[in-house]
Amino acid sequence: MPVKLSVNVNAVAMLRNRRDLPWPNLVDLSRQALEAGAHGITVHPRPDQRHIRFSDLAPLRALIDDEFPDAEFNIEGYPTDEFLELVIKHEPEQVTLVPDDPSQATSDHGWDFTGKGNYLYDRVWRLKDRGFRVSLFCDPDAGEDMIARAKETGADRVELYTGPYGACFDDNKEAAHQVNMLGTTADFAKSAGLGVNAGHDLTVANLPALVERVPHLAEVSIGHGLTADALEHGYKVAVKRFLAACGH
Ligand SMILES: CC(=O)[C@@H](O)[C@H](O)COP(=O)(O)O
Ligand SMILES: NCC(=O)COP(=O)(O)O
Repeated sequence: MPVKLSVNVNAVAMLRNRRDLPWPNLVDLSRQALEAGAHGITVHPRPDQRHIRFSDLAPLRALIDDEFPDAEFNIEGYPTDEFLELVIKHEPEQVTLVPDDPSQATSDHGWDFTGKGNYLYDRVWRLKDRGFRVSLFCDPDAGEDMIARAKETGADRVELYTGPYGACFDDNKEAAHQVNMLGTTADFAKSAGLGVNAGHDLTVANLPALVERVPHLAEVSIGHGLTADALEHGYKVAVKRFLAACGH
């Protein structure tokens, strides 16, 4: 089955937040993404609400429930008690736990599944008990042992951090090395019984090689590159271009 595309609307929210005005409109653009064939919407609300505001979650949940019942809502973030409360209130199909410090500009590493194993076990089960699928952000070079620890938390999937792969857009040799590393980690995850998602700085140009190397990839979540593409081509066309790059 081709990899699913969840459109991350954080970058749209960031643009909106430059003014005290309601545009670009998050719900309207999310609707366009889903109409164009995206399989879900991703948000990553951070404690300072610099991109997604907590008040954005209810209208996005309602959009999916009312107009796109087959689509999925994916909420990403660091699992503080406040974050878990927010998630439980908006009942996403998937929660992606990310080890972000609030001061980080963006996500730049995966979990230490060894050092944080007990912490994650507690968080994962608090979410799974509510019926949400749980995915854990994972370094691209996590070894077999680290993946085994990820599995022990009870999580359903890992999301491979593809930032370093995205960063070698002008270096084919390094890109080939990175995609192989991601592939090896994805293979460990598959063998351990974990589903595999991927995200961060994925583009129309770098998706095909990743999808070819990881044929069991379940979902990619994409925001920054897709939003940039949409400025050139329009939102719906951009979503279709990314779907095509995923093999649809
Ligand atoms: C979890 C993750 O990979 C990030 O890519 C993040 O969700 C992107 O959000 P920002 O663009 O707001 O940093
Ligand atoms: N989980 C990764 C994500 O949602 C999007 O990251 P990016 O495409 O904005 O880098």
